[in-house]
Amino acid sequence: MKIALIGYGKMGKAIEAIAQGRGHEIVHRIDINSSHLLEKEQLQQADVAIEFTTPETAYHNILKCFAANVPVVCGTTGWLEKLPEVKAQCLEQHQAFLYASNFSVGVNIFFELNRRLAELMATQSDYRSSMVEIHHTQKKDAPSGTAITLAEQILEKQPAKTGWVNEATTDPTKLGIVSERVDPAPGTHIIQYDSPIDSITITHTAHSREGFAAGAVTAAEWLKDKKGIFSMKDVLSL
Ligand SMILES: NC(=O)C1=CN([C@@H]2O[C@H](COP(=O)(O)OP(=O)(O)OC[C@H]3O[C@@H](n4cnc5c(N)ncnc54)[C@H](OP(=O)(O)O)[C@@H]3O)[C@@H](O)[C@H]2O)C=CC1
Ligand SMILES: O=C(O)C1=N[C@H](C(=O)O)C[C@H](O)C1
Repeated sequence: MKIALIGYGKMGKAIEAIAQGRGHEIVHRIDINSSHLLEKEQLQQADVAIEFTTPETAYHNILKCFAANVPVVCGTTGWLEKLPEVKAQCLEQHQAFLYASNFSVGVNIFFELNRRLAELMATQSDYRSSMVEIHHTQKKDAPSGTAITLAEQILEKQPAKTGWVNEATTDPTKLGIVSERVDPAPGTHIIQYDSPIDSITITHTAHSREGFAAGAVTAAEWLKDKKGIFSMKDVLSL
């Protein structure tokens, strides 16, 4: 499979290593200095594009893939206000798009645990939920995309909560998400339920970027000849 890597930073390089290890060819490595490679004729040399850039650039990069008729796997976080527009464009232009706030198999299983735990806690009014996410200091967005996905799952099951805030809170109608930035930290997410009697905590800790990169390559292999909008739930059959 021929892959265009859009974003050649920490994730782009981790994805390159996994993709080449699986026998794929990287036809473009696109960073901020090589935006001419985002032109239609260049992108069309790839079977699939994998986009890991910045919150400011993801939206335009995805639209360029659509214009070139190239399926795109996107892992960039922090741009989700534009997601509905991207999905509409994908359907209108008959393209293929797969977004995940986290591509690792472990986190996608953790999402399922989180959803179930939130469901069980929905009728337990003694417990207060909260979240902590810990990442490296170069991370541009807070809270993390993964934390937002986890929060949305909790809010869906707990109607008493009307939203999340990116700080610790005692407001029972809000889910507090505390973001910590320390090095090194590839990504840790902690969900906690506290009552006066006890606490329940579930934690996912990434030991490296390998799981994110492997999941993104698996998603690209899966998306290559498809049309439509997909998620890691489709890829992993969860
Ligand atoms: N979904 C998931 O599983 C995961 C998602 N992420 C997300 O992926 C994104 C990237 O993370 P990471 O690799 O750590 O970040 P880095 O800062 O290491 O890399 C970002 C890359 O994007 C490049 N870039 C900036 N602007 C453009 C542009 N206009 N076109 C093409 N490339 C551009 C940068 O180029 P230059 O260096 O020249 O500035 C850099 O190479 C973040 O949003 C992060 O949150 C991260 C890990 C897992
Ligand atoms: O920027 C990162 O590094 C990560 N970003 C993703 C996120 O925002 O959730 C996924 C992972 O936690 C690493």
